[in-house]
Amino acid sequence: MQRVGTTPDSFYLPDYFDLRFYRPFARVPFIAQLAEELRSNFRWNGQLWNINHAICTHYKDGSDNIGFHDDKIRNITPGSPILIFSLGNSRDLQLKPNSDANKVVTVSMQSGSLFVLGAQTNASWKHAIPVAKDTVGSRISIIFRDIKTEIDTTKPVYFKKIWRD
Ligand SMILES: O=C(O)CCC(=O)C(=O)O
Ligand SMILES: [Fe+2]
Repeated sequence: MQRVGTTPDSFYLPDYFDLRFYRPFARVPFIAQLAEELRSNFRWNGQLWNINHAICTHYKDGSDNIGFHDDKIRNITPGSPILIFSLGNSRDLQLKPNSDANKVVTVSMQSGSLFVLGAQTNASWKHAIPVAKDTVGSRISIIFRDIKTEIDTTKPVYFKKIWRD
């Protein structure tokens, strides 16, 4: 335990968690729980998907954005959906078909929502989070995927406490 110079009710535990014993995916329990829920109950195209991967993105305000792109699929299970969970302030997701430069579909993604980006859509449309027109606070998205080259999710998640008082 390290004192930090305040009254002793505040202190710093530099190695409270030994992250070597976590699967990277399971380091944040909330994300692991969401993934477990999706893996167990979210059916798309008539089947469950092995949701085993998550990426968090923080948009600190309306100026943070991502331009039109398609998601790379080199490492994902063929045909699997990409699941975008939103938290915090709503932001627009724009989708644009590759075949028509003039068409744009806009979805306002609100906190707690899940946007399901199907494999076909990803192959034939691009998507973006444009700069927000109005002042807006922060948003976090968590994008879940079914990755082929996964770490073995049947192994237990170890939670080893190494701090001793
Ligand atoms: O944050 C989002 O909702 C989408 C971000 C995105 O498209 C990406 O990271 O590939
Ligand atoms: Fe994307």
